[in-house]
Amino acid sequence: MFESVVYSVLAAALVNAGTIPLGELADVAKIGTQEDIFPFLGGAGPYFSFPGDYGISRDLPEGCEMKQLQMLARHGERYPTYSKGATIMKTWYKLSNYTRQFNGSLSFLNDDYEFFIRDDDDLEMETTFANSDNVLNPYTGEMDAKRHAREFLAQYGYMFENQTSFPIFAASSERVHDTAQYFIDGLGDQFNISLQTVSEAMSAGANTLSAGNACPGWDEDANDDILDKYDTTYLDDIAKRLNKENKGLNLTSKDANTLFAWCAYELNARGYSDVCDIFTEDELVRYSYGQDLVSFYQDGPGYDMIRSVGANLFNATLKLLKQSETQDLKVWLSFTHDTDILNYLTTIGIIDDKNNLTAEYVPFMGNTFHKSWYVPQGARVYTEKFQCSNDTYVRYVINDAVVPIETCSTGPGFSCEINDFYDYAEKRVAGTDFLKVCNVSSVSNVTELTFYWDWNTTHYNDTLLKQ
Ligand SMILES: Cc1ncc(C[n+]2csc(CCOP(=O)(O)OP(=O)(O)O)c2C)c(N)n1
Repeated sequence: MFESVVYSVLAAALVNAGTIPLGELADVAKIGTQEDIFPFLGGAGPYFSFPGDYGISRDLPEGCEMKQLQMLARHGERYPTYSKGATIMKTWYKLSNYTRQFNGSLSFLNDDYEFFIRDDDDLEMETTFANSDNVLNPYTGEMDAKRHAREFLAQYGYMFENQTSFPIFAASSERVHDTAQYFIDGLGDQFNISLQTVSEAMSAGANTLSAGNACPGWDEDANDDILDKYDTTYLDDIAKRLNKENKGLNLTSKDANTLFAWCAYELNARGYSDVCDIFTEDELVRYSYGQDLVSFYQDGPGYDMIRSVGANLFNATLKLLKQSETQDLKVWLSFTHDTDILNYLTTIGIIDDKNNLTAEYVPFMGNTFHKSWYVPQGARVYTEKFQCSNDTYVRYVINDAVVPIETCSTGPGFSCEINDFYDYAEKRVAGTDFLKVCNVSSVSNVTELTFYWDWNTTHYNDTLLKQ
């Protein structure tokens, strides 16, 4: 409704100014038609709600009172990183130097196509109303964060009745900080919010929202023996198909792989992408599972050190839960990166770790882990602690869906009774050692996460990083 009003207002303004070329009108019709493919883009494309929603009500169960709410969110829709941007530009260079007419699914390149990265300064950054390729793009990171803030108020606004001054925590990556600021703007000016920018430099050690950045012990290639087994002939097939349709075009399977990222980031920047229409549905399934595999074995349960990395933040959230009666603040809001959220969910145990993903084939029945379902751009994980009569419970909400802990969900609203939860959590963190497995002491002497407790005296205001 809001969007359609915005569309008509903007469209009317532009028509009056006489500035809409016909091609742009055609583009407008495409916006919003590609949402079915967001789940197949490995979390690089725009936000969508968790598709594995079991139908459990989001409402606070009858007769209960919310005692504490925590949120860990990812920044919103963004442009590619420097390294991904360079890769996409290589493929664009090949295409833009092709001198003949394009045929088949690349034909859109004949029609005054404008490359979606218009300014290198946009790399690593959120997409915004100001830097978006299309003024009608509904998928900017800025819009996502502002909409999220309004939805958050609709869902949990009652938590702020006696708390209008509070901090919000953001890792010091510029896009993460900017998302937190857009979220704050979206909450409105009835609040007095201090944005605490917590360093995600390696030197931050344990006092960070991004433990992955302080983890020299992490090895990207640790599970390459498994990952290398995944069949990527679908990428060769895409390259062959495009080269056959366009004589003299020498796209490689690496270019084919890059086109999926191009599709995702162009959606974030423009609101639609003709590149997304290059792929068959089956190719999207194969790409998507490839992304699940990488994520599972680099930042999820498939890599044994990850439970320790995620424990840095999970232990802090447990401490906050235990202090809910003595802490003045009832709402704890934090923003960080996708990998850090995956590490955290892995330690919680809400991603299946009994069933290691196979790279031999796509295990349709055995795969509950879809990277994009957990960490799309703008991902948000809430921890709810609520009291019903004399008992207290905890449950998790991931991207708008209640996702119960498999072995502890007999409480109201499929929550976990608090003492059972603390027992469960103790088992999850048993044997973990973030400082040791990450070899943190080689880069920092900070051994404790303290920002949730000392923000009011320390005033975190770290230098923003484009990383
Ligand atoms: C445990 C761990 N340590 C280190 C890394 C290295 N690493 C790769 S990306 C990244 C930060 C997240 O960046 P990006 O993938 O751009 O996520 P986004 O900002 O889009 O959420 C880190 C720390 C990692 N992935 N996991």
